[in-house]
Amino acid sequence: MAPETRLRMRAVHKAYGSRAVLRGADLTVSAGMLAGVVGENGSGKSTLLRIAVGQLRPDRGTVQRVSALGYCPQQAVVNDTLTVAQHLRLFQVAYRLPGLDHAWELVDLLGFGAERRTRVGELSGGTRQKLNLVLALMHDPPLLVLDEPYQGFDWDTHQRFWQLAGRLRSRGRSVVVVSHLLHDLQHFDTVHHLRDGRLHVEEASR
Ligand SMILES: Nc1ncnc2c1ncn2[C@@H]1O[C@H](COP(=O)(O)OP(=O)(O)OP(=O)(O)O)[C@@H](O)[C@H]1O
Repeated sequence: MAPETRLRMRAVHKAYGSRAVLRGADLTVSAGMLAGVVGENGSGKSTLLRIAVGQLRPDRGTVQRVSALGYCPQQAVVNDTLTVAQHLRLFQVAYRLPGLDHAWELVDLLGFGAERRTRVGELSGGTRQKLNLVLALMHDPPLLVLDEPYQGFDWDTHQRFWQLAGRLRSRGRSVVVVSHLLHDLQHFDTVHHLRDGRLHVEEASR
């Protein structure tokens, strides 16, 4: 893998029983690149991302990636009985971070600092999703794989998410985002349409 490449998927196949979802998908993401993955419901975007991060094994094909990554799954993997602050401390230990300054900056940027002592089970859906995103970003990994990370965000937060993604890109991070919104396409360097199990690349017109 070339030094600036952060993720390289080649000829990836995946079927669930007799349903072939991925049929030779290729995706390369380099440093400082913001890549969009789009496609119809059920076309296999989440499957592709789960294979990209190593959560799911492909039936065939190869996946190479840098070891440190942040993955924001579509459904937040959080514990309803713990507070926002307790989640950050838990992930601080998991990521072996010396401090939480960066994590709290992200919380402030996404505008939910007032909820730091709230149990996650009592958060709104959008705020829960904000926490999900912070947990993926707080260790500042070189590769970010985000599956519809802004579901339920209000418009201001949605805009702040894109500012944040732009900042990550300018600092050389690689960001892969699944999006359903036509409006978001303008933010991407490359847009990858998942159709019939393969990715079709378009250079974005920014
Ligand atoms: N664990 C599973 N077992 C069987 N079928 C599955 C499984 N996960 C996904 N599928 C099927 O594979 C197909 C692709 O699902 P996937 O979630 O990857 O699509 P998607 O493009 O992310 O969809 P959406 O836009 O609705 O989020 C769908 O038909 C889905 O029903």
